[in-house]
Formats: sequence, C-alpha cells, structure tokens
Amino acid sequence: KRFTSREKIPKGLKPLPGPKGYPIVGSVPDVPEKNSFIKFADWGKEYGPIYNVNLAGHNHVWISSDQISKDLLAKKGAIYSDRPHIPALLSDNRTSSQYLPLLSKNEGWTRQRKFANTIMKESERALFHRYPELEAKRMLVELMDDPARYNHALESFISRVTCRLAWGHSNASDELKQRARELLIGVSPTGALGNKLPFLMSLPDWLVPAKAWERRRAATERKFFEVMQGQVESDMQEKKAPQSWMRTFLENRTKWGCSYDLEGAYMVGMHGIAGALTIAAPMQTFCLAMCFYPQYLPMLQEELDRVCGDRLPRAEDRPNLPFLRSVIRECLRWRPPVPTGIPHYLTQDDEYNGYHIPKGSVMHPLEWAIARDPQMYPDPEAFNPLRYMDSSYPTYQEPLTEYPTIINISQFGYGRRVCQGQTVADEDLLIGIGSIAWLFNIKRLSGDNTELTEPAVVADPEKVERMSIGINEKASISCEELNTGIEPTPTKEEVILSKFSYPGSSATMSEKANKKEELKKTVIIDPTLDFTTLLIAKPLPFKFDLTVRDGVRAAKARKFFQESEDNGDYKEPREFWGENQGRDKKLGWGKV
Ligand code: HEM
Repeated sequence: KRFTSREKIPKGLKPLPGPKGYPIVGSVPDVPEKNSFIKFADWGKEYGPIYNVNLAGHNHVWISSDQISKDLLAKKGAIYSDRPHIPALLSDNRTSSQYLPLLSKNEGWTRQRKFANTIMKESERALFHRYPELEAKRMLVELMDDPARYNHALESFISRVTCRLAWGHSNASDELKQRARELLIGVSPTGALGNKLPFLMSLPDWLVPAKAWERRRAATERKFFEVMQGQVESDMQEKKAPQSWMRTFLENRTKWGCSYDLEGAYMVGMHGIAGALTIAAPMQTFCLAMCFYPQYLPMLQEELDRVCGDRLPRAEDRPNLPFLRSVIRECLRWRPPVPTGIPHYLTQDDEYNGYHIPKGSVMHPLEWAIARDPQMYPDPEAFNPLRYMDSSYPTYQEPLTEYPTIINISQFGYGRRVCQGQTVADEDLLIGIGSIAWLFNIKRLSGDNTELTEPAVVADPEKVERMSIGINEKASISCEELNTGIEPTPTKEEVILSKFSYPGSSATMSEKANKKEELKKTVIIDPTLDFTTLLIAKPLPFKFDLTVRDGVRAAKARKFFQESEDNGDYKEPREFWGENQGRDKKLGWGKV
C-alpha cells in the first residue's frame, strides 16, 4: 500500500503518530542498518506503543506492547494474518506455496500449516528421535577440539539436528546452512538489493546482478529440496529410511492435498531452513551472556550437576531443570532472535483506540521493545534469569517443573501465524545449552575489562575482536555476508556514510553534516549488541575463553561421542555442487 500524507481518515478517528520523514523515501534515511530495532524502539518511546512510519512509500506500523500486539494480531486475526510482498524474490512469496512463513492467508497456507502441526506433534511425541542428544555429543567434541570456532560448532549442531528431523540424516547439514543463509539474505529488508530498490527486479538479469543471484539461489534451492526428497523416497523403497518429516509426507502423500510432490519438497525444506536459521542465535547469545554476567554459570552448573551427575542432560530432565529453562528464556528475552518481529499485513481498514490503521499497513510486533517492557521485566537491559525463579518478579510462575517455558512467549509471534517450530527450539536449546554448561566454563578473555553500564551501552569495540572466517569455509550463518559477496557488516563510519547515498536524497550539505553528527552519537558499540543486520539477528563471532571444567568430564564427553561414532551415527557431510561449491556453474553457492 502506497503511503500518502493525505490518507483519508474516517470521521472521528485520528491518524497514528510517528516520525515525519522526507519526501519519497519517508523515514528510510533515519533508520540505521545496524540494530534498526533500537531505533524503532526509541521511536516507540517518543510516539507511543503503536505508531506509523513511512518507509519508501509503504506504511509500517510498529507495536511495542504485548497487549496491543495481542489485541490486533491475535484477536483480530481475521484481518491481520496476511504477509507483505517481498520484492527481491522472483516468485511471489504470497502465492507460490514455497515458504510457509511468507505465504498469504490462502489455501496453500492452511494445508501447509496442517502438515506442519502433524510433523511437529509426531516429533515431539518421539522426543525428536533423540537427535538433539546424539548431536550434542558431536558438538561438545568439536568445541573441545577447536573452541575458537564455537560459532561453527553451535550452528552445525542445530543444522544437523534439523537436517535429521527433516530428512532422517545429517549429511546435508552444511548445504542446509547455506540454503538458510541465502534465503535469509533474499527475504531480509537489509539483505538483497531488490528489497531496498524493488524497481531493479523488473530489469533484466544482465543489468542487475542481484536479480541473477536470486535466480541462481532459487534454482539451487529447488534442486536441493528435490534431491533430498528423492533420496528419502529411494531409502523408503529399500526400507532403510529413518523417521523424518519427509517420510511422513511421502507415506501419505495424497492426504496433505498438495497439487504436486514439489510442494512437499518445499514444505519439508522450509522447516529445515527455519530451524537451521534461528535456534543457534540464542545459543550464541548464551555465550555472550555468560561472559558479561558471570554470576549465573556456577548456579546453572550446580543445578546440572545435581540433576544429571556424570551424564549429559536428557529430554526427561526438563521438569527438574528450572534454572536452565530460566537461562534459556532470558537469552530469548534479552536478545530476541527476531528483534523486529516477522511482519503481518493488514487486509482491511481498522481502528485502535481512536486511531485509524489503513488497509495495507505492514504490522511489526517489535520484539525488542516488547521484551523490554519495564513493568513486566524490571531493569530490562540486565540479563537476569532470576526473574523467573524468584516470586517477587512479575514473570514468576509456578509450578517450577513447568515454568518458565519458552512455549508461546512473544518471541514466537502472534495469533494465527505463531511459530510452528517452538517445541523443536525448546528441545534443542535445553539439550544444547545444558550440555555446554555441563562441560564448559565460559569466561571473558583475561584483560578484557569492558564494563556494561545501564542501559547497556558504550564499550571499546576493539576489545571484542572478530574472528575471520574465510570464504568457502564450511557454512556459517552468522557470517552470511562473507560467503555470498554481500558487503561484510559495515564499520561505524560506513554505517554513517551509507546514509548519504540513498536515492532521491534531497538533503542539503549542512543537513547531511548534521545527520552525520547525529548518527555518530547513535552508533552502538556495546559488544553485547554487535549483531548481524539481517532479519534474524545473531551475535557476531567474538573471542572468549571456553575451557572444560575438568578432565574427568572431558574424558566422559569424548567417550560418549566415541560410542556413537563407533555405532556409525555420524556420517561425513555431503557436497552437492562440486568444486568451489559450483561457483562457476548455474547451480551452487551464490556470490554476487
Ligand atoms: C528460537 C527459534 C525460533 C524463533 C525465535 C522463531 C520465531 C518465529 C517468529 C517470530 C515467527 C512469526 C510469527 C508471526 O508471524 O507472528 C515464526 C514463524 C514460523 N516459524 Fe519460527 N522461530 C524459531 C524456530 C523455528 C523452528 C525450529 C521452526 C521449524 C522447524 C520454525 C518454523 C516456523 C514456521 C513454519 C513459521 C511460519 C508460521 C506461519 O506463517 O503461519 N521456527 N517463527
């Protein structure tokens, strides 16, 4: 929906408040690429818990309150459950039945959600086939052997579990990571160029490398999903296919109402991607939190030692591990993996508290702000898992065998579109974070005295040294920018300078100079806020001490791994596109 300042407001209603913006581009120049969610939250403090922003002619509504998000997105789900168009994708995300999270509220979405419900229930009943427990052993050994590449080990853990759930084995987990990363770039407002400059998508490929990149991405993804489906099919014929979402689809393929098998390939593949993308983020946040709030790791280890003793945490331990659940819940609150929320789209004019909300508005439940409501979360900037363990906090809930839980918290969205994968995330985090805390101490590097002030800002960014991960190294979702040729995360100065080259800028030189000064002040240098800029925000790799708690545990962890290794549980990763990941061919890893 195009935004006009003369939008007709029905009698008796007021327009929503919000920043005024500039001609044509609206408020785009005021939104920093890095940590844009903080800017949107700041506007929420200025204009109120629901406000309007014109972004390049489109009306975006930002909601910073859990209650308002529920009132609109959940209670009025009939008109608030659509999705906006994503211009950088070649096929229309709303109708193409490729990506369930991006589909319009149509028949395809209904049947795919039904399928998703079935596979999630089946997996939960089967305790996710113990895949998280199996892969946790491999992750621990990788972390012991190469702690500096912790980021890679955590992402591999998640991707392998998800790959097993989707197709019954983990061989394709590196490829799944790369598919996840490329799709994330394709759909992120700050990723593919076609989302920033949609008109590019109507020009020919040879003129617009970003469009050619998307064509290659889409073709590679399709081929990958087809190959994965075909393999499960032939394994089933040979009666050797382990349980998986794809097997569930193929065993009953007419039941789901898909018009062709390829839809099944996408339905399963999309869930694989959704898992691979998201769950490592809170695990990386966990490492960050333990570095900056060191008082909680000993408490967590005390609980794990008491409950698990000399074995790793298991699914059955969940009721007895309330502090572990508190830490996980707090990781999701403190640094929400989807800080801007995933937008809904309003299909009819509506009103809220006397305000007019025009049809076609893109609605954002702003998780960053919702998770910082000081009434619900006193001292919201502090990482504090005790808010779920101590009855004096508003978030405390009994019984502690069940609460806290991450199921149905705001970070998983609202209404009819809530996240389908919550139980997978819940299980992976319990086993993954529990296993790490069982085996390791996590500390800041000695000599790093960075202090967090309240609210957590200002520190020396040089102290948190980034690790370089080279091109064509195994996939790493957090470093998506490196492997696809998209610019690496911009430096402070680049962030500022990039604000002066947007098309249509009519700012005078002095306005630009003022803006530069203003932006300088808002650049974030808190190391706990050094996150990737795409839709799913992950802490950028940083250096810290990851050491085993004692030799006995280390030896045990190696033994657990060896037993599964001897059992043939871990297979080599498979490469799909040949040399150089197919860079010189039409299919393979994309590089703009
Ligand atoms: C920490 C992990 C995760 C987070 C924070 C997360 C967050 C979200 C959010 C915010 C939404 C949008 C909800 C809305 O529009 O109101 C969503 C949707 C969705 N998620 Fe997740 N998610 C996670 C893990 C997963 C996993 C593991 C899967 C599947 C294996 C998954 C599958 C989906 C699907 C299919 C949707 C689309 C639902 C729809 O549009 O109807 N998610 N998720």
